[in-house]
Amino acid sequence: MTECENVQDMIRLMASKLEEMADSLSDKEVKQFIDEILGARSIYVMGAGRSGLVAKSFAMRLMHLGLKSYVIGETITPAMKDGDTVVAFSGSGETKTIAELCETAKALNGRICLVTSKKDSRIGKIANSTVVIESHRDQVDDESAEYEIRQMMGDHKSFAPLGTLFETGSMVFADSIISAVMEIIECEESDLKCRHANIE
Ligand SMILES: O=C([C@H](O)CO)[C@H](O)[C@H](O)COP(=O)(O)O
Repeated sequence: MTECENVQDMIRLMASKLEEMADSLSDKEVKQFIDEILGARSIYVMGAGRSGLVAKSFAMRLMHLGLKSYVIGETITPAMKDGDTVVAFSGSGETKTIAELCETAKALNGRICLVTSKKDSRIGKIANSTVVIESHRDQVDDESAEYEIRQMMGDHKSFAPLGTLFETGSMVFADSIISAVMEIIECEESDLKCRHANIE
């Protein structure tokens, strides 16, 4: 197998995992998430590491949509007010810094929307709404439960290391939410373009 074929295989494998993720999304959770976004006065996003990068790119598109969005931890992020919305991206739902920030936001009466693979987690327990992004990576070595996944991975033990399935899945989820909101508020690509940074 050439290097290129190997990379093509990884991309196809990821595409199939994304399809599974799409099939497993809950209608109710997605509707709740969109309602929170559309009903929010201001949206504060957060996440650590690669999940934080997904959070930032989501905040950027929310701004392009004309919504008020901020990234928690950035120098110019203003004070959160009673009832403001927080969107946290955390595959594990347990990352200490993010869990503590969510607890602080909750104490300020913020609404916590969690995008995660673990609903029953420290952040999941205090979230007002949760969207579960299925990512089975943790169980890949569990013989009984994940036989099919291991079969599919075959020679590709290097496929999607660490939190990659969650991070790629939540990035695609977040972009799909943006598209869904564009349709609901009848917003076109040209509207987003007007708000895109013009000094870069
Ligand atoms: O950056 C990350 C790591 O490389 C896993 O791929 C994670 O996004 C970071 O550690 C945060 O973890 P979660 O809160 O569990 O998403």
